Amino acid sequence: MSESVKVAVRCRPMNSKEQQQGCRNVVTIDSPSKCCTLECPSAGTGNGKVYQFDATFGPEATTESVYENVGSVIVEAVLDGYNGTVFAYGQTGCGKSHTMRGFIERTLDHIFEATSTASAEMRYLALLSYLEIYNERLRDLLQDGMSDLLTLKEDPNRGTYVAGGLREVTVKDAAECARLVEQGDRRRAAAATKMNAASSRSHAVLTLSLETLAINDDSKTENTVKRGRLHLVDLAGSERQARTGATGDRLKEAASINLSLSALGNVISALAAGQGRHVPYRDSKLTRLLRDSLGGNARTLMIACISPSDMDAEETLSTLRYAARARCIKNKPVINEDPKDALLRQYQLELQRLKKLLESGDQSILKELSMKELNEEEENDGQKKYVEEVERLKKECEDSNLSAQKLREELETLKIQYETGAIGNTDAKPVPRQPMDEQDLEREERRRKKREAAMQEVLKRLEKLTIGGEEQGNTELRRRREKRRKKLEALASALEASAQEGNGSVFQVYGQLRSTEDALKRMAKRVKQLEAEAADLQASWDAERRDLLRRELLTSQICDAMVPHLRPGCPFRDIVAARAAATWCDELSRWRLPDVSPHIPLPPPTLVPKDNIQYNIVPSKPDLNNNSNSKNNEDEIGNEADNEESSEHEEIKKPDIVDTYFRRSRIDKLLAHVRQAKTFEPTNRLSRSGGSEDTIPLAGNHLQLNALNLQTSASVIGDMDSYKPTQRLSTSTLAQPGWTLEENSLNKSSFLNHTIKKNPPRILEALPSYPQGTNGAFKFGNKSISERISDKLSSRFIENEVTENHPTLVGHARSPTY
Ligand SMILES: Nc1ncnc2c1ncn2[C@@H]1O[C@H](COP(=O)(O)OP(=O)(O)OP(=O)(O)O)[C@@H](O)[C@H]1O
Repeated sequence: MSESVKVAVRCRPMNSKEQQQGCRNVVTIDSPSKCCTLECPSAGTGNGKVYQFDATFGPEATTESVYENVGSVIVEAVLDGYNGTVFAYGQTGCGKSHTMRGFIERTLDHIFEATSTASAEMRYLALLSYLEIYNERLRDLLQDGMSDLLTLKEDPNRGTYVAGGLREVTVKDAAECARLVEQGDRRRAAAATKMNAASSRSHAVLTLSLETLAINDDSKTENTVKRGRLHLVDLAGSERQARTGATGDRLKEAASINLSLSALGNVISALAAGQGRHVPYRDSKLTRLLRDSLGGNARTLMIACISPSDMDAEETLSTLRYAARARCIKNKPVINEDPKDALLRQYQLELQRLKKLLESGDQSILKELSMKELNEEEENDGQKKYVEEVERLKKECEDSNLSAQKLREELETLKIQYETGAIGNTDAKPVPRQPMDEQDLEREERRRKKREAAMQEVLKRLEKLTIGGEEQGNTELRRRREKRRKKLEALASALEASAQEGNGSVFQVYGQLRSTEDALKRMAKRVKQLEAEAADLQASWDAERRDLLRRELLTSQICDAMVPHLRPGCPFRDIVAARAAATWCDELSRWRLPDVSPHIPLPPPTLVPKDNIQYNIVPSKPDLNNNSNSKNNEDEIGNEADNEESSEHEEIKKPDIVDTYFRRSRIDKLLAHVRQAKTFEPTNRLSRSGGSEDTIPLAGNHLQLNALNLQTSASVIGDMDSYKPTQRLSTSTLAQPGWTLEENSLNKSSFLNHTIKKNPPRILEALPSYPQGTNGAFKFGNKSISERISDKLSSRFIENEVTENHPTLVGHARSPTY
């Protein structure tokens, strides 16, 4: 029949340190209702968490009362042949060792009280072992130097046991046990930490194995041996490094302690969850050792030790949670009858055999035995003779100084004779057995006495090893034992009755509900955490999205503002169309914009007289993608320069650009602009803002300009009157605001190798800076600018005479005039 692990909670009193620090009591123990209430702010409930256990003990409870209420039942079960385990669990410094020391003392008293007051037929064999698990290694606390060999083994019959020579001492009374326990405690690892002056640094397991045999005079009924095994486990406490201040070895120990405790926690959780879940017993030595005690063949009591202080509330909560979970673990305790390796069984078998022989009236058995013994005696006689012969030979050898070789030969012959049966039987011929005469009866009597002595010897050995019935005459002890037994019986019957009423299942359901509630709360907490994380992510995505939208808006606004200023002829006057035509370039990680420069078809080139100036307006294609190849441009410039040199000698008739481009309406427009240009500031003529760069080869006979960049340098135009045919345009003259002059590294000496870069001005600003007259009107020579332009326009085109003699002069000096 299965039964749950029993769980009791014991809360220690506030220690002086906690009192000094003014700690608050957050634990309330209600022993009658077996409830423990913890006020824990982190538990999430304002009124505190209530846990119910099999028993609860407050700070005022003595170890005696704890033992009597919950411990003695387990010990009584061990006396009946069950396995039992009592283990103390909890945070460091909360009273585990304090409780277990008291338990060990009382357990030993209890056991030896029971054995000593037992009837004379009851024999008990008690064996004690004491070990610790220190840093995941087993150490024998009852002897030194064997620890490296100790290992844990599992056996289907024996369960988990320690192999490798763990010392098991046969004990007879409580005092002897106490002495051994004291020895073991001295060997046990303990050290001072900030939280406990004598903190256990290992898990200690005291095991008392008790074999029981009822010696029955009735030889027909088989006596059974029962073996109960009791583990009293003082676990090391879970600890936080920050609070214990553990460093070095203490820290290493703490890590090992916490690891094994967490393995124990996992085993408890897995067993509590049930449903065939894998139970990770093998994760630590502690869980392997406690395998039978948790979910196996044992009656188990867990004493959860807690501190009342608010400083320890978190650890207390964790201890209570594990304790509540442990209540759901189901064990299957059975009485261990006739274990194969029981020592008492061997003694019992020997006794039974001897008894059988003595008391049996069956002569055939006796005869058989007599013949066997006679043969044994004869064989012994032969052996004796052989040994005597060997000794004689050795002596002879020593006396007569026989050679070693001779001696060897003699010995060999003797050996062969002995093996073939020659010795001992040489002169004794096989004599047929005579019916028993007086001599035989004497011999038989001798043998019977011998057997009796052997049986007495076995009994003596048993007496020596086993215990039981020593205090039969001690009425006081017997009365105490009787009282305890009655109390326990009453308790057991009450428990049985309550179980029958269904209370047991109610508690069970309650325990399961508690653990489910705990699991749900943990999940709710996790969900809250995840929700907070999701909200954080959402907020950051929103911020990023808003920022992107704003930037997009800015781009749109800039583009919208720029659109009216796009050059005529641009195929993308609409920003949407430009966007659609743009392509993303992975290599450059940027957009490849469409060519937005205007595509104005040029008139076909025609031959013009050599001396005619050709202003061939080449629509520039600004490289908005930043993919321009400056080398190509330079090459182009170079080529053009070369071409120009070569074209100096060519006679080419080129079309009249003005005729082509400056139609009537456009001229009128320009004139209107010019008229408005009275307020025009010469210094601001050339805008530096925006636009692409145009390259103006200075030595060519044509000028490469944007369609709208029909402009010229004011100073150059202004100086036109004073221009001398032989004069070359100096670089300083060209270095006007808004224009930049770059030196071509290929041929610095040549003016041809200079390129002028300029920013495209707006059309009004692009007008040349004309000299002003006294009345503020623009003057060009002795005419006002409007007059001059009218003149020029009336002839549609004013030829610049200076170019006739100076074909190399290009650019500003050759700028078209209006
Ligand atoms: N119920 C109690 N009544 C009085 N004193 C107690 C009680 N429980 C514990 N103490 C005292 O508290 C101190 C710490 O107890 P103990 O050493 O048993 O703690 P522990 O849980 O075994 O700690 P560790 O895990 O570090 O070994 C000891 O001085 C002990 O006497």
